[in-house]
Amino acid sequence: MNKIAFIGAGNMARAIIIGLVNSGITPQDIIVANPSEAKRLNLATEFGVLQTDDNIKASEFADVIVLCVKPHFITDVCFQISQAIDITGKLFISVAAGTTVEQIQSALSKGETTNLAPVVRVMPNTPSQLGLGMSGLFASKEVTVEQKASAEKITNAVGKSIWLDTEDKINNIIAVAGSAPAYYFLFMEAMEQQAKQYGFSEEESRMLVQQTALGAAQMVAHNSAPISELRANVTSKGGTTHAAIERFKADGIEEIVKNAMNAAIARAEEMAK
Ligand SMILES: NC(=O)C1=CN([C@@H]2O[C@H](COP(=O)(O)OP(=O)(O)OC[C@H]3O[C@@H](n4cnc5c(N)ncnc54)[C@H](O)[C@@H]3O)[C@@H](O)[C@H]2O)C=CC1
Ligand SMILES: O=C(O)[C@@H]1CCC=N1
Repeated sequence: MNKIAFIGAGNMARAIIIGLVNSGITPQDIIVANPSEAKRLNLATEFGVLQTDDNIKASEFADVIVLCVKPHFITDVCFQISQAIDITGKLFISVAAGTTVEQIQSALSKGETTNLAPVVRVMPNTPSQLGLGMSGLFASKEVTVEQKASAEKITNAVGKSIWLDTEDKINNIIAVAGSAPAYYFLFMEAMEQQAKQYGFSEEESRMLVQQTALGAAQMVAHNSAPISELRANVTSKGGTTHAAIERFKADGIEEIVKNAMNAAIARAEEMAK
């Protein structure tokens, strides 16, 4: 197995690390680097991974370096690493939204235009912490077959993944999967709030919403039928569901979803400028 360094120990790194360790990957093959002590120490204590405050030390240790800092720090971190150590043979994986392969390679290149570093962009999501992640991957042309397999091994250990043939599709993955857990959370929050309005307790409201969402998602996962057919099975003609669905449609649910997903893409494009 590769030795893996996570640069940045925030929400996304934590989700992937939990998923990796739970999938059986040796914790001592993983190192996390983060400036603030609490996050990296928590991961080390809970999961037995190695930790440091030094990005260089972590990068020296690993052959796969997963960049898990906020997009505006990515190029600084790459520059810092490439200035300090020989990065030949190391694979860089970036999970950042809105930071391109070209920007990452340029920060890693020390001004050279040949021998560019192999970079895989991965767009994961936080359900990775349960092994239920969904990731899209795009590899720069410098990435070897073995390195592609290493990247895929990480994403497959924490869920499902698909390879993308062009980098712009990473932004589509953001809209459909990376940002999308938050859309479902928002929908559940709205339902939970309304359940409370009906007089259910906080605990009951949470259970009603959570169990129904889980049941619906499991039905989709365990059925090959189109999702629209599952919906039709709940929707008696002239019944209560029909009334609710017609209200959603009249209020523009399809347009709302499309506009929100396109807003995520537009923001990713803007961040890349
Ligand atoms: N949170 C999510 O659902 C997803 C996030 N991403 C991407 O993951 C990346 C990280 O996002 P989050 O984990 O949500 O952010 P976060 O803020 O939770 O984590 C970032 C971590 O980086 C650390 N950090 C800051 N500067 C550093 C440096 N110079 N060296 C090392 N560590 C440093 C911070 O202390 C923090 O712990 C972003 O680029 C984001 O686009 C991608 C998919 C989903
Ligand atoms: O909100 C963001 O920018 C990151 C990327 C996808 C999910 N979270």
